[in-house]
Amino acid sequence: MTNGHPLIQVKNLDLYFGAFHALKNVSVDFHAGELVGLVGDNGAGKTTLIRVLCGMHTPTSGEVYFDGQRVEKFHPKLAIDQGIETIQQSVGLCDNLSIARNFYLGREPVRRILGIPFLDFTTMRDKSTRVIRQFGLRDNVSADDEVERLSGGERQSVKIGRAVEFRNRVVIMDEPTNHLSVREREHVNELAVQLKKQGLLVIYITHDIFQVHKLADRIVIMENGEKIEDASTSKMTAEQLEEVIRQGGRVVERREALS
Ligand SMILES: Nc1ncnc2c1ncn2[C@@H]1O[C@H](COP(=O)(O)OP(=O)(O)OP(=O)(O)O)[C@@H](O)[C@H]1O
Repeated sequence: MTNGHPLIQVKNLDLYFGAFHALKNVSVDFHAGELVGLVGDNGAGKTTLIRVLCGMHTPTSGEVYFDGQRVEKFHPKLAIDQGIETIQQSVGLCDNLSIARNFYLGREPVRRILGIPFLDFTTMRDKSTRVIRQFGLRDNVSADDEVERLSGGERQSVKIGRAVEFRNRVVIMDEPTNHLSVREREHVNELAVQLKKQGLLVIYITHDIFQVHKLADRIVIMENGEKIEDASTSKMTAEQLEEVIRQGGRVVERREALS
């Protein structure tokens, strides 16, 4: 599953928003081909950590490495440079554009006629049709249809298909199944596992420990800006992990004291 060398390494990360200590000495490794559940209560620091990885926040101290290379400068282009796609329920697609246009958003293929550049709609339509079928969109949905027509699960499928097609290496799924039906939730979760099997690193943020425990290789729990647990799902049950969340760092401290 993993090859030892982490794709992303976070070392002793601290981040302050003014006087507020949002990330406290967080260290965590993420490997290619791994599905990691990132869980914790509201305000635990999950999104803040992810935003550092995407270059949206600069840590106050600590280090981040991608493929062994230290990140020197945190900027919003970092996610693009490192092949990170973030899949969130409410962002990432433009409702009034077609599925094909959304698929290429910002990466549109161009062909030239007499030296003048035109968007290559044929390539956009053909390629996006192939990918959306592969990722389970209904047969009566066409790549020319506006995204507005899609259900929540289908929207997620477009984003997931896009992540695979553009050879992203990391997919961060931030509460990807919120507001989805049972069947759609299953479909999105199957896609998450499929991404991991294709060798991508999948970081899956959720409040639902029971749902993510079934999918993930490892669960990282955060509380008040600290990482309080980092355990393989083969070593800890969902119930045990839920207890860690309920009791906070106390249960981990007790276990460490006993070992
Ligand atoms: N830009 C910011 N400025 C100041 N405080 C912030 C900022 N972003 C986040 N915070 C604070 O940092 C803490 C961690 O927030 P974060 O969004 O990372 O939590 P979370 O674990 O993702 O929570 P949730 O599950 O509710 O999304 C919160 O107390 C939040 O109010």
